[in-house]
Amino acid sequence: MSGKYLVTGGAGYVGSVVAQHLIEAGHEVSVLDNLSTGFREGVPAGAAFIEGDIRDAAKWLDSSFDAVLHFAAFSQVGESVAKPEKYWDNNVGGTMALLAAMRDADVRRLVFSSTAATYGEPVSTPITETDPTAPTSPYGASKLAVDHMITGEATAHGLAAVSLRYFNVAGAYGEFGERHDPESHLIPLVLQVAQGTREAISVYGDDYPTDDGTCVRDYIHVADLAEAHLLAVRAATPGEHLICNLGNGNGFSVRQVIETVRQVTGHPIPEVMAPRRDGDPAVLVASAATAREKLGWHPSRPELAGIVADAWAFAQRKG
Ligand SMILES: O=c1ccn([C@@H]2O[C@H](COP(=O)(O)OP(=O)(O)O[C@H]3O[C@H](CO)[C@H](O)[C@H](O)[C@H]3O)[C@@H](O)[C@H]2O)c(=O)[nH]1
Repeated sequence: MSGKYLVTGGAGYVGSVVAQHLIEAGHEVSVLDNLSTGFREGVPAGAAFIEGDIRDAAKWLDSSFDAVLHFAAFSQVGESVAKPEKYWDNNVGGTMALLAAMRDADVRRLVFSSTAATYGEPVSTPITETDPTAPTSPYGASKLAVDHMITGEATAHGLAAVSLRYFNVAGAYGEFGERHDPESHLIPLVLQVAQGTREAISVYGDDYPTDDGTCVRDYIHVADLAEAHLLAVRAATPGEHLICNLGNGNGFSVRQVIETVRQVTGHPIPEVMAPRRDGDPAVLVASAATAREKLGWHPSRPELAGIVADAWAFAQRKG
């Protein structure tokens, strides 16, 4: 059955890919984005576009919407340490306003873009949703605060809600890919080296307690992530707040990622050693057993080479 959905942050990387998937599945999509970090071209053709802030969501939200998929947020870990107020204001304050607008408009279904950063330094690997949450940055803390707000909203007011905790999202889908300004994520930065717009990739630390000394992450294809959102909209149950990790359960080190980019692009990719980056845990790998069991989610693009190849095709297209 087709539905009508508000996608906040649908001009950003993940939001645009999810909006595109919703449209392809026959749903009606409105994107709400203030373009503070997103791009107008990121809004899929076929979506209605509202240029505006989530704080003003009440202006556009009415009971004709079946659900909100909420991506709009600031997401730079380092920036959040330098400017925590910016993260509390937008990520938490903005979401409070959005939840109030949903209550007033009687829109009672929500899928929220949460993050592995809510866990902080893991106590064990792979990370499960019942593990302790001790974020090491205001970014992670702001997302965790929203998760708590949503739990309260479900319990008190019957919201049907799912939070999806992303591990390292990568890859591209059609014309939608990763594009941040400034870029801070590993795969797009390594691809810039392959394209010749960056001389070398800095490896942030090679003295971690991992096989090759560099940090290990769980990379997930953005299209697999998008599929989980469509399943989550359907699985959301009134009065319940389901939290699911999204990852492939396989860890790749920074050096393995660089090597994969060498193989995919045929470029030598020079590396330079750099100090550790503050707040980087050594290993972040997900258990996605809850997503498999409760959402029926089965990622179909788990291979790192395939994820990198799609990101590379996107990077080349945009030049
Ligand atoms: O130039 C670089 C960039 C990154 N890295 C390393 O590559 C790994 C991946 O870094 P990313 O910045 O690509 O991703 P993060 O794991 O830091 O970030 C992810 O997890 C964060 C929470 O931990 C946030 O959720 C963030 O939005 C999400 O992309 C890290 O070990 C990082 O130190 C480098 O060595 N060199």
